[in-house]
Amino acid sequence: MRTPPPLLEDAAVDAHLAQALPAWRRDGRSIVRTFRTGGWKATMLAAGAVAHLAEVAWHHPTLTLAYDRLDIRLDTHESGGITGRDLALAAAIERTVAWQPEAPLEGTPQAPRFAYIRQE
Ligand SMILES: C[C@H](O)[C@H](O)[C@H]1CNC2=NC(N)=NC(=O)C2=N1
Repeated sequence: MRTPPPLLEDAAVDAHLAQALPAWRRDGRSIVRTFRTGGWKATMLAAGAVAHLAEVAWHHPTLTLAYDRLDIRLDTHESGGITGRDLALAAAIERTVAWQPEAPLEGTPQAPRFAYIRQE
């Protein structure tokens, strides 16, 4: 039986999120992040990207999908709270879903009909 990763203190989690993951917040024994999206198709695409990272990481969030948002909740089941695994996967999710392309990539057109991930 593998040793569950150690729980992080709330203050340490809050400090890390403030410094490295400002769009995330601690909600009790989880960390949470909402991505606003331009519609159901956008939500599903973003959820797919998160699902891929979770399976590769072997660390799985709770996802809530809605027509205009994707809610992500992370905690480490084996430890009963927030561990370094949650922070690490949150960082990978942020790098992927919030990623903004640079030239020569043009990025999603601004026209409303193409609305995908709304950058807060
Ligand atoms: C059964 C157990 O959940 C699994 O072995 C792995 C995979 N994914 C997981 N995901 C999360 N969030 N926490 C875990 O402890 C975990 N453990």
